[in-house]
Amino acid sequence: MATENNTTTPAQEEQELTPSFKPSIAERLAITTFKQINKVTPWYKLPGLVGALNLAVLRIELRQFNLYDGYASGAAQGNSINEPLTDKRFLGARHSDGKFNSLEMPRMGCTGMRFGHNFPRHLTEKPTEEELMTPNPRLISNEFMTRHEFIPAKTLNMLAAAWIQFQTHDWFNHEESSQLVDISLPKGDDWPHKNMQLHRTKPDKVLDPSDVKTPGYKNSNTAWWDGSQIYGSTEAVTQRLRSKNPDGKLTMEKVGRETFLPRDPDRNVRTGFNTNWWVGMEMLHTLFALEHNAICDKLKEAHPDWTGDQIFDKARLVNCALMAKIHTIEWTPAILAHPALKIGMNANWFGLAGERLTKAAAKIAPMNEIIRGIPGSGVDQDGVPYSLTEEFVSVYRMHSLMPDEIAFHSATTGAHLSTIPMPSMLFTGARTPFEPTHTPNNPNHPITFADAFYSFGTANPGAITTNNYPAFMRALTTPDGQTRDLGTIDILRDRERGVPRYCAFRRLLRLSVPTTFLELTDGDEALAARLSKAYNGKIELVDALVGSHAEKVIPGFGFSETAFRVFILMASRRLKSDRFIAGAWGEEMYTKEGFKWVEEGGMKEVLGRHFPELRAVMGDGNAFAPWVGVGK
Ligand code: HEM
Repeated sequence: MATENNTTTPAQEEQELTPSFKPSIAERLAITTFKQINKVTPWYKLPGLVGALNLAVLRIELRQFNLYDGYASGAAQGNSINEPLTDKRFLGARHSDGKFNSLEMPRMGCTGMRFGHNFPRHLTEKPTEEELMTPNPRLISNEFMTRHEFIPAKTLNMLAAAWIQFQTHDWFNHEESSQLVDISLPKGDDWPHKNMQLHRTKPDKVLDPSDVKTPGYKNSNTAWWDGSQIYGSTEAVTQRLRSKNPDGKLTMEKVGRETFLPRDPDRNVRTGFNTNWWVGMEMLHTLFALEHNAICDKLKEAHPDWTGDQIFDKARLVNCALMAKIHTIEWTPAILAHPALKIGMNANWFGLAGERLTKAAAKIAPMNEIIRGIPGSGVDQDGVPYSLTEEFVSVYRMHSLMPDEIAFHSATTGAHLSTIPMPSMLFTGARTPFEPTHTPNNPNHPITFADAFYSFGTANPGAITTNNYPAFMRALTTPDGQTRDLGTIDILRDRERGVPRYCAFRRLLRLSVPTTFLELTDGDEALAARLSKAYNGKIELVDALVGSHAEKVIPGFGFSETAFRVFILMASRRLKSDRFIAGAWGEEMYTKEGFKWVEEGGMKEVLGRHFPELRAVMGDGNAFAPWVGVGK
């Protein structure tokens, strides 16, 4: 970490990046060419297609220099001799523990495997206690996270906010230690308790001497894009979620007019990942559990003799691929609304050949991901075992997306039904909007799922920027009894997990590094002065998240270019590392009906299938951009 106490200099940092593979001559030529071009014009100012190519070339360099395993030895990933695949079912099905996605490295991406890094392990060392507390994370939260007024992200709707949390719950979650850390409260702090004590992240046991300086942290979810938030991250959980159904379906229950996910007696929802639950998670988990069950119906119709396992396995594959497709070609271009990104993300899925020609392109250039898209282009780990990274978790700290309240409107008339503060819709309160008592203005119209989706489709989330965390998240009491300021947490977690601070983070991604606070804020003098004061004039100390919020965003972008660099690399890596996406992509793995389901599906198709009244109100645009609204 490039702190004052650290002996690594910025120049050394750059030199210490070790390439994990050697690009081809053509790739090296393209890298050199775009480097020259980018000295004059950045990728986002180039014409769309050239900009998309520029990004594809940037990605080669990122793959080369910015992938590092969380283990000192590759042995941690297992091998096919000690852990052979004995149950052949999992050749054609996702194993809920994440096992056997790679047959050669069966533990890769599994539940309980460590996070990796985008920077070398010796540059992501655990900080000293002094470094951890400098500057005081609560002070940083008070100064740069407090929302004084709601700043909306006008190009997005609330579905985009719920969607990304829903996806991160598929990808990652850290474990918590019983060890506490005391955060001293700045003078005059309005924290509702006498002191602030937070649990540390639980480190994995030391397997190698280097783990003492750079502890590994385990991912309690599978790192694959396998819908584990819905299906669970162990086989045992999956079995419980579908135990009642011989037909491959997930258990759901009908309450009045609506179908819900089942609840435990203590009102906790039964699903793959139910932490940090709120109405947005209730909606998306329900939607994609319904989608799973609809896929089961389709498969049962085509294969009446199949067992429940056979139907479940293929339905899960199809549902996961559909979610990956929605994320790649719908959610991403909504939050990064730039012509090069639209082309680039479509190309990740369909290749530069485009949707209509992707099949033909696959025949002509089967292994060329740029021409035919990543699905089916061949699995490649770029020389480093697949894992998600601490920096990847860091760039998804998007708590400012959350509003303070949600106004619910009728999906059929547009009439206002009720406005409910967010705290009433958290955890076991997530079903609150659907209870009849919550439409005081319209007692005869309880809010339906369709109304809730319509309301999310037409409302803006918060912008990912300075001073935009909702108040409820800055004193959030979770069902385990802890009260946390997620602003303080977001700063503390990055630091304790060795995520480099803003300047080092950018340097290690070969981005320009500001030398003054004014440069960092692109001329915003007031913000620069506040940053300088909080960080005691030391720009190298600015936290990655705070700097990312403060930098000027690329036109159309919903988050910073700093975060985007990690994103370019990791978004495609999730696809490229996966045997069921980059490898066996086609009717043979997914079935004829299942593959067609993915090819023809998208967010609007899913919404319209389960809530037909939405078809008339979603409009023609991106499902994650604000919908026009009834009668407008
Ligand atoms: C009402 C909505 C939400 C609630 C109640 C919530 C709550 C929490 C809590 C309690 C944590 C754990 C903090 C800790 O480390 O001690 C957390 C972590 C996190 N949240 Fe949220 N959150 C919400 C929305 C979101 C959204 C919209 C995003 C956007 C992607 C997000 C991204 C994250 C990330 C990346 C982490 C770190 C996970 C890890 O450490 O593995 N959250 N959240």
